[in-house]
Amino acid sequence: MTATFSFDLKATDGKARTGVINTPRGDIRTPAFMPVGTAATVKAMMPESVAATGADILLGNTYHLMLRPTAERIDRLGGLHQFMNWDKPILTDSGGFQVMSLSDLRKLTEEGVTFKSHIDGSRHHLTPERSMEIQKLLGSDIVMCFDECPALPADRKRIQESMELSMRWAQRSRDAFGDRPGHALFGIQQGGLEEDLRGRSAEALRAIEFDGYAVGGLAVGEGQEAMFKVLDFAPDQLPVDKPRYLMGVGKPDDIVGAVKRGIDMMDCVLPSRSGRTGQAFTRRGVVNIKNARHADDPRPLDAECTCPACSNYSRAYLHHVFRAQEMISGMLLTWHNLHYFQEIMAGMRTAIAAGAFADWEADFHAGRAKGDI
Ligand SMILES: CCCSCc1cc(N)cc2c(=O)[nH]c(N)nc12
Repeated sequence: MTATFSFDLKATDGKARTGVINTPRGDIRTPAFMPVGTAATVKAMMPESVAATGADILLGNTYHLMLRPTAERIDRLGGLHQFMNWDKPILTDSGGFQVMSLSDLRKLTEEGVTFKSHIDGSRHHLTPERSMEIQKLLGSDIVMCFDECPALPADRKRIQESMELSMRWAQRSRDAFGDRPGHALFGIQQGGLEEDLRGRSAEALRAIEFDGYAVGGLAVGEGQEAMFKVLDFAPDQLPVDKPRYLMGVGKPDDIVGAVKRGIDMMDCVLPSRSGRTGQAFTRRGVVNIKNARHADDPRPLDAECTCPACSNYSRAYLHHVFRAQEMISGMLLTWHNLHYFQEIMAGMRTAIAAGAFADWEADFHAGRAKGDI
């Protein structure tokens, strides 16, 4: 444990990096995958189970928690860590992205965004200053700048204007965050798929100075090939000695490709959301447990996996409880998926430290079937 926030880069292999982010609430081994706990819960998981999968940090959402139960109520109850019984680090997103993707009747101005709650239609206003206040009330260990993320495809003018607005909001976020020892503020690079715009964004963020830097504006419909093209240059535009966080990514092969290109942290709802819809990610590919072929299969999802689902239950059982819409279905498949995602991260950390990332990556891709297995 440490009273301050710092990043210790331990080893590199090509562009891939492994290290440790030190925070007062614990260390985060990188590359790190961060489960998403949107409304103060990683859906279908107890916090102890999330920790058992190997997660060092999870995510919360300013947008959802400001609407329900409100940041002020969570603050009165001791903050988000106590509220949700998670004593390790928490990163919170700043809310702007979720406003644009979830709320109704939004109005975007220089000041911020005004919107109607998707829950009860009540009107709300988010600015960089209010987002910093909410994330402070939540007790977030890693705070994200308030930004605007344009949906792709978008024309270059829209992307440039949006990026420039986000950089002005980044300065306001920095000014409002103040000096909070042991807490970190991350800037978010924008600029769509444009290398020059992303370069300008990175320069603006460097000038403001942050504890970490996110690659934003991706995983918004561009596809893996376009995302990797951006990741071939964007991480290198960011400071080498600070954590690099790719927001909203992704499938296992997205994650491996991002780490290969210099990303240290990622988050995605995929493993938990897919767990609830019957999709299990394994080292040989995806298992859609609702498929009738699993109805009599006594084998585990993945014979090499040590998670509770693979250690104690057959595909036949998992098929049955999914079809029967039993709660244990989402619990077991979510646990399996988060466990598998953490195994991928642990494997990459070890491989990078040993200078063997290329061999690990080749083994990761070998034998992965396309489609359902
Ligand atoms: C809890 C969810 C965190 S990631 C959400 C997210 C996802 C993606 N894909 C992009 C962005 C972005 O550009 N900015 C912000 N603030 N958030 C983004």
